[in-house]
Amino acid sequence: MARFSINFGKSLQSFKYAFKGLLEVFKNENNFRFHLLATSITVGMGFYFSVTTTEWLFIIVFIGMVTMAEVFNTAMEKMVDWQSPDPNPQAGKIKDVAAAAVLLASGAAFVGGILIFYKYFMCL
Ligand SMILES: Nc1ncnc2c1ncn2[C@@H]1O[C@H](COP(=O)(O)OP(=O)(O)OP(=O)(O)O)[C@@H](O)[C@H]1O
Repeated sequence: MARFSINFGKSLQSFKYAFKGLLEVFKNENNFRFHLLATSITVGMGFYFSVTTTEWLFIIVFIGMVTMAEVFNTAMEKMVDWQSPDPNPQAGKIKDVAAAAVLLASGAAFVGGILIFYKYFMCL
């Protein structure tokens, strides 16, 4: 019979690698830092206007969606730069498509943010 177990030490090690990756993106990706700035402003506005729990949930999902897309985009860029350091049309297309994912996530978050904060700004 198969025996299953959880190796917590290994899981902790994986967390360390993931945070290393996050630090790498933060240090080297201007766009990621821009998204963090936008995140800080949005969270600040959330507290300032005391948005509802449902609105916080949406804000958290939007932030997760955009930062995750940005991190995947960075991973894709690094993979392309590694595999195709010289200009190549296919490499360019891969980067453009990965960047489109960030655009879509950011666009949805932007529109969602307007829908959430619009009424609060109208009451100022
Ligand atoms: N190896 C390549 N071959 C062909 N076109 C490329 C290649 N690398 C980049 N490009 C083109 O240049 C664009 C910008 O690439 P780059 O890697 O500078 O992205 P970026 O978003 O500016 O990255 P960074 O976040 O590192 O500033 C790509 O979207 C692609 O159109």
